[in-house]
Amino acid sequence: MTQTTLPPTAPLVMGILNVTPDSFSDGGKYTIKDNALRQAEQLIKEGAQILDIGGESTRPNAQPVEEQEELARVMPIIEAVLAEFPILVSVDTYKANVMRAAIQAGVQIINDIAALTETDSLQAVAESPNVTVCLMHKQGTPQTMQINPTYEDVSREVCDYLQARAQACLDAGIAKERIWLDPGFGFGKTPEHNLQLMNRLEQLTALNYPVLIGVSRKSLLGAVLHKPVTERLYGSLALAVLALSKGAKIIRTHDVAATVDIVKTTYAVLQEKTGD
Ligand SMILES: Nc1nc2[nH]c(S[C@@H](C(=O)O)c3ccccc3)nc2c(=O)[nH]1
Repeated sequence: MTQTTLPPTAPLVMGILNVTPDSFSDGGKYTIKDNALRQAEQLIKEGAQILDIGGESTRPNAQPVEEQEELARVMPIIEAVLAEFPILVSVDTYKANVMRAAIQAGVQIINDIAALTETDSLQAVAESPNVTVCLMHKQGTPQTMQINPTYEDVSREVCDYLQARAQACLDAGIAKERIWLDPGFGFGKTPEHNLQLMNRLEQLTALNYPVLIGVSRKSLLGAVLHKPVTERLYGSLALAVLALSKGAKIIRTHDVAATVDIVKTTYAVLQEKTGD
């Protein structure tokens, strides 16, 4: 099993593979699994270094999915992708037993929007000798988080929360090299909170863990650009460049090919080398 410690070089691009009924509704032409594998192949061809596979939408007001249903959605795809492609796989879940099954199948990364606060999830990751975990900040749940998000100082509070969650992992025997942090753009934040989090991202990268950011096509861009989800690529890339310039190391995105190019370009400038 490969240890997913970050190379001391270029940031990574994490392609999003949502395996939810509404994400592959092509009128039933192909099965969800066929469509998901076709999408996985496309994201890999575009240059993704990680595929983030999720079976439950965590958008605001998304409905929770039962554990067995989530397993039925994600496990066949996780197993097929790991068997077929030489790529790192993360599972986007907050459920301990989904984590255990995914780790058993060979995923290298757990992407947990709940930062291992749900029942038994910290133990599920601590049981593994080398799986990496991304700890994300959210305020409330997808059903409640956008009702009235409130902070004294959102950047300080997000950093303090993530530092405490990282410490809980260290105390459970999870090595520092296995821990990534993520401010959770759009998870219980107003547009202004998101802008402040981005503008002060150095506060989070200063904690000296790899920082993952997920801003792709999010409502922050809707608030700034007044454009629909399908027209937020340029805004998503602008935020990714900003995050990279502030030290972010993993970019979670729907638009892999474009993001690969801005990662390469931004990194070349930061390193003052073309990268050849
Ligand atoms: N680590 C990590 N995992 C994630 N999963 C998602 S779901 C996302 C969507 O793309 O639907 C979404 C869109 C809009 C609001 C909430 C969630 N966002 C992240 C993130 O920002 N960080």
